Amino acid sequence: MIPLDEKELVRKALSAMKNAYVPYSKFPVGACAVTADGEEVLGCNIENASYGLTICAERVALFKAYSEGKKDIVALAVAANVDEPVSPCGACRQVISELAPKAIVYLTNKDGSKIKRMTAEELLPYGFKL
Ligand SMILES: O=c1ccn([C@H]2C[C@H](O)[C@@H](CO)O2)c(=O)[nH]1
Ligand SMILES: [Zn+2]
Repeated sequence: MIPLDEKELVRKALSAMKNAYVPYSKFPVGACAVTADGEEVLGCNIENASYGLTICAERVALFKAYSEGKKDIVALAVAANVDEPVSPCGACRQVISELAPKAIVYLTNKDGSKIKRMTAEELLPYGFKL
């Protein structure tokens, strides 16, 4: 496995925020998923006038990765324009627990100065499984 520079990783999540489509919330979020081979897949949140169709940055990154056959996700960084590290929503926690169960999740704030590191299990203890 390629060693991970977590500062670099959170910078990628921060850079992914620039493509966020957030005309309603004006709250851009960026994410970067990393595979065991060191491949990186970026995601950002994409909103819709029919609000419930909005998709979070974390899920865009993980769905993009899976759709390209990149399923061995070892890390996922998430960034937003907030003072304290962003906290993924419940829907994303459920998706992370299934699609990136081994990942270390790096949550960061607006300038990457604070990083919270969590496992998928810590983010969603006793998550729903079939
Ligand atoms: O972890 C999170 C939390 C929220 N959002 C998005 C959804 C919506 O576009 C905006 C405000 O909720 O932020 C994410 O992308 N990821
Ligand atoms: Zn979410």
